[in-house]
Amino acid sequence: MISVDAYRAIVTDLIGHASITAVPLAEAAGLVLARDVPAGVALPPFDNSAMDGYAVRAADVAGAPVTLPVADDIPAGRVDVAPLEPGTAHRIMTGAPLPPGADAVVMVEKTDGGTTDVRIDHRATAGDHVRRTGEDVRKGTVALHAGTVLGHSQLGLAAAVGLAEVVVYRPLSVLVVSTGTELVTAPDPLRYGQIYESNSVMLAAALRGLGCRVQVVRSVVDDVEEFRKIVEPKLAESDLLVTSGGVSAGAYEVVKDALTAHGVEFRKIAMQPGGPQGCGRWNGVPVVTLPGNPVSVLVSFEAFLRPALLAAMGHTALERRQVRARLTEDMPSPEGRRQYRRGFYTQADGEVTGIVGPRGGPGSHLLAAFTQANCLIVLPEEVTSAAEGAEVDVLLL
Ligand SMILES: Nc1nc2c(c(=O)[nH]1)N[C@H]1C(S)=C(S)[C@@H](COP(=O)(O)OP(=O)(O)OC[C@H]3O[C@@H](n4cnc5c(N)ncnc54)[C@H](O)[C@@H]3O)O[C@H]1N2
Ligand code: MOO
Repeated sequence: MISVDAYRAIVTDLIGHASITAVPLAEAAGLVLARDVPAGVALPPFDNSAMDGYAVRAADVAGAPVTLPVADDIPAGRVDVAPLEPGTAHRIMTGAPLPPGADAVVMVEKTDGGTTDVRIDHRATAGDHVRRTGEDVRKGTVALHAGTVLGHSQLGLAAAVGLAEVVVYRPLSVLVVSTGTELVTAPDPLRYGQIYESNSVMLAAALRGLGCRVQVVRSVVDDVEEFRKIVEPKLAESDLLVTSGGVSAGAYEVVKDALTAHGVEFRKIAMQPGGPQGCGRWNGVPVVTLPGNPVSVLVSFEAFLRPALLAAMGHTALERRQVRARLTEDMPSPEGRRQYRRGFYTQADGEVTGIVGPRGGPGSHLLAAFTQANCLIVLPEEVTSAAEGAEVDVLLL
């Protein structure tokens, strides 16, 4: 058996690093910037009005109430803005360029709203309701740094400084294959001895959540020739193959039987669930073979695939947030294995340490309990039982 940490390093090394590529902003959500984004324009690009109202010289309204002739009308988008002559006002809309000569904007609510003459009821101070060039981003500075994860605000900023594309770590293309002759996909009816396939649905969603592109083969029967015939041709277009099922000690371990002689090594990891694992290269393509039990799939994803894929796609935050919490009940744990139990963590207002209790038993078929969990409780290899009230490590999902 090898440790969770050693195997995680093996998988991380195997998956390696994605190349970099330019993608349109619409395809970049969740990806990581590989190059700085320079601000080719200032934000705002020009002095402009923050309000619908009147552009004035503050000095002209110092004796408010005053009435000024309205010399021009400036909607947003107007580019031929005439200078403001002293003693006049321009009607101006939010986002429209401040005319040269004006130094303040008076909101329309503080006037009579006139279009030929306007009565201004309140005095203004220079700078009122004026948004200055570059006060958000100065031209020529770095708007977004390499390594930034592109969420919606970051993509908005990239668009605002005039980019159509960003250079990112390429999203990895992952081929997900579920194996098992017992697997059926809805809406086919379920006969005795069969189960509905669920692993590929979970894996695809989890991988897409990291930014991967995913291709899925929902079920391959436990037949080595059939497995190779279906999966091998799809390898060429994949950066990674992830399988589920067929890796343990039985007589029909299709993944193990198909790939043992083709560069994939199968071993036991000192963890529960997720003990039986395999990884290596098939035709040069990285392969990670997960055990078939649904909870084993999810825990393996957390322990190995998630950090390795995040690292490959340029992320530096690879870990789930880890906190300490007190157990609400006694929990046994297998000797020599790191156990991951599904749990529910809460932290009362003002408390430093939260509490955590298990959701469901340790069985790796108990998927429903996972859906009610918000964390994994981690019981280290040397622990065989943790008592109620003991502090344990918790990974927040
Ligand atoms: N003699 C031993 N038997 C088993 C061992 C062992 O060490 N010695 N390990 C057990 C552990 S732990 C696990 S985990 C499983 C892993 O087995 P496999 O990877 O070969 O997985 P399968 O046998 O194909 O499936 C296990 C279980 O999961 C169900 N399954 C499989 N694929 C799916 C899917 N896509 N969607 C939903 N459910 C799926 C399958 O029907 C089985 O019930 O081996 C233990 N046995
Ligand atoms: O190690 Mo297997 O993954 O429970 O249940």
